[in-house]
Amino acid sequence: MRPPFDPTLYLVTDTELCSPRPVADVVRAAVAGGVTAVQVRDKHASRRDLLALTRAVRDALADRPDVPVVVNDAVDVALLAGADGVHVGQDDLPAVEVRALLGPDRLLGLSVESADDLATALRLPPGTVDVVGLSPVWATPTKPEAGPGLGLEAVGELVRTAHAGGLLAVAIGGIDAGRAAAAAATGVDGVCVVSAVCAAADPHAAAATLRAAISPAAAR
Ligand SMILES: Cc1ncc(COP(=O)(O)OP(=O)(O)O)c(N)n1
Ligand SMILES: Cc1nc(C(=O)O)sc1CCOP(=O)(O)O
Ligand SMILES: [Mg+2]
Repeated sequence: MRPPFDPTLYLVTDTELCSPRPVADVVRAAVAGGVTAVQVRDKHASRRDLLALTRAVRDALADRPDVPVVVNDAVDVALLAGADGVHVGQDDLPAVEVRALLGPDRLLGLSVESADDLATALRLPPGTVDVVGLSPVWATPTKPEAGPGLGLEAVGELVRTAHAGGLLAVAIGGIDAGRAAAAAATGVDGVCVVSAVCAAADPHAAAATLRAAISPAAAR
């Protein structure tokens, strides 16, 4: 059985943006502020360092088993660290093969950058993918190569199609406190942020502000 997954406010980490603070400290503060899921992402780390980083994040959240820890790209690291899942993109290992390695009890996220990507994801065997990351909503300096944004209308369309196919959908790219409500209004199950939390002077406050923007009633 998959672990519970509430992606309402999904933090994707960036080691450089967190620096000089340890990523695990930023994650812990952000979770206390309202982050509901965490993805450990470090495009510059060796596999060995990514494993250590993932273990440090898991340890920091030992008292928060309700907050799943997902590893970006690296299924081997996810398994070794006992993480709750892995997120892969269109250029990473194929989702079906990642699912075969992960087994049935971990979460698998897949990036979707177009209607064609989503159509392909929906043709995968049921249970392969749990959540699609619709990306990018807006162009973002955090990942310039992600290119121009899909826009809110296109994201809304993709969300409806994903839901009709039984998949959760989250949105990523350019989401900050000022844009979080608009992104959430597309109907996504959650919004993902990198710089809005990792680069914030106060990650706890940043997460609380984002959470209030996404789900004002729940935050009160
Ligand atoms: C939730 C979520 N959605 C999309 C992405 C982007 O993944 P990918 O396309 O593999 O790009 P990298 O993150 O590996 O640079 C994501 N990480 N998380
Ligand atoms: C990790 C990632 N993936 C993207 C994609 O479009 O595939 S955009 C992105 C980074 C999002 O950072 P920020 O919240 O700082 O804009
Ligand atoms: Mg990737």
